[in-house]
Amino acid sequence: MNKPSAPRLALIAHDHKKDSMLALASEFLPLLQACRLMATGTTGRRLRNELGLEVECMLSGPLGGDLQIGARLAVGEVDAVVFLRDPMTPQPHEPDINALVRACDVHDVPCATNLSGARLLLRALVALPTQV
Ligand SMILES: O=C(CO)COP(=O)(O)O
Repeated sequence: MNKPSAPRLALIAHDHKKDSMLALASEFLPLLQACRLMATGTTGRRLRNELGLEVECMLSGPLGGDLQIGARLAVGEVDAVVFLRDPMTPQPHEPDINALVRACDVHDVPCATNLSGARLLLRALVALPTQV
C-alpha cells in the first residue's frame, strides 16, 4: 500500500449494517480507493471481495477487531472511523465497541456511527485538497 499522505480510515459494520456499508463504500469508491483502509475482519473481507478495495483486515469484531483498531487509533494511526453500529441487536463484545468509540472521543478522532453521519464525514474527506 503506497499512499503515504492519504487519510487512514477505519470501516466497521455490524452484521445487519454490512449491506449499508457496502452501498456506502460503492457511493464513495474513488475516495476510498485513495484512502488507507483498515476494517474489522468480516467487514473488510466483504469490502475487498465485493468492491476490490485494498483493506487491512483486523480480527473479526467479536474476536477483538474493534480493540485492534482502537489500539491503532490510540497511537495516532487512524484519522477517521465509520462504524455502522446495529442499535437493535445486543452484541457479545459490547465492551469492545464502547472502548473503540470512547477511544475516538479521548483522541478526538471523527467517528460516524450511522449512515447520515458517515456521508457527512466522507464528503468532508472528499473536499480535502489532498484528496482524489
Ligand atoms: O462486530 C463488529 C464490530 O463491533 C464487526 O466485526 P466484523 O466486521 O468482523 O463482522
